[in-house]
Amino acid sequence: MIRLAIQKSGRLSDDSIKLIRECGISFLSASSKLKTEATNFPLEILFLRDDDIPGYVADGVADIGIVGQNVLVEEGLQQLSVKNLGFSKCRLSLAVSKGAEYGDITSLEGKSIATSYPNLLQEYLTSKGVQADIHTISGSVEIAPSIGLADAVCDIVSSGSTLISNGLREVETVFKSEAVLIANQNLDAEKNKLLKQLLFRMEAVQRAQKSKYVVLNAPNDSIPAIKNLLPGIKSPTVIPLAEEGWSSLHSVVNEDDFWEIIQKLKEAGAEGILVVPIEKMIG
Ligand SMILES: Nc1ncnc2c1ncn2[C@@H]1O[C@H](COP(=O)(O)OP(=O)(O)OP(=O)(O)O)[C@@H](O)[C@H]1O
Ligand SMILES: O=P(O)(O)OC[C@H]1O[C@H](OP(=O)(O)OP(=O)(O)O)[C@H](O)[C@@H]1O
Ligand SMILES: [Mg+2]
Repeated sequence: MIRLAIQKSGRLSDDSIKLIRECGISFLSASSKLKTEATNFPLEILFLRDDDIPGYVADGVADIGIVGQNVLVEEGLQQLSVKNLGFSKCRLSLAVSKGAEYGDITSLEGKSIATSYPNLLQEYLTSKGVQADIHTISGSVEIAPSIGLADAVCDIVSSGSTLISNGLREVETVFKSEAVLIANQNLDAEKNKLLKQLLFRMEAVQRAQKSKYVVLNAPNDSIPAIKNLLPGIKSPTVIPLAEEGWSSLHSVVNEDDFWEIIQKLKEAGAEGILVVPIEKMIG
């Protein structure tokens, strides 16, 4: 049995649960239950405050966990990181009051800055040669300038709407973050095997999310041009249609190149293009 720690309730919770389920792992989750066992994989899930997850994994209370890089690096435990998961993307930024004068980072020399991330902030200020007075608070950081607690804040930003609602202006990016899978560094052979199985499934899920299955019809003389546009996993599948001189081509395209490829396919003579999501993709 391998023990996984995820956030109980917050910005990491839904996507962490979704990823585990997409790996084909089933479990019951009730909001009041802080520990559950999967029904079809030797996995126990602990639901915790995100700040506690790196420490629990480092100590071996949990074997693996899902946490934001911001929390992991703040706690000095980046060596536990195993895999970037691509969700809960955000940044740790410095912000000042909307009307405050700000030229560059040296404007914060001697000022007070409220944050929940004193280590990341100190490291950034040191790298810029700036000295400031760091006030560590555990939440509602964005309120600090308006109540006279600090001149600036250093907090998590995603859309930026929390900063705007609190009359603040983002001025520097201190750290970029996303969710990561972390693991204890002394897992026994059995747990290591389970971790490898989980990683294999996560990679299949991630690969599938980045790809689309494309089915199209084309006249046979367009096939060479279309083949060049659709490299697929090996090469596209070509199936003759009932209509003489026409074929159906099946392939996989990368999400990033998707619209550009679809445009070129049409220009090359493709018709009736179907684009289908892929659930799992094993290399
Ligand atoms: N607005 C956001 N958009 C995307 N990701 C975010 C956002 N805010 C935070 N995150 C990421 O999600 C993590 C958890 O954020 P959340 O706000 O739920 O934490 P919290 O309030 O400290 O939760 P907990 O109660 O578990 O301590 C953060 O450490 C960060 O990595
Ligand atoms: O740039 P935005 O999209 O507005 O997101 C940023 C906000 O999101 C997080 O808080 P959250 O809403 O998770 O609440 P919390 O303070 O209770 O953690 C973070 O602490 C910011 O306050
Ligand atoms: Mg927290």
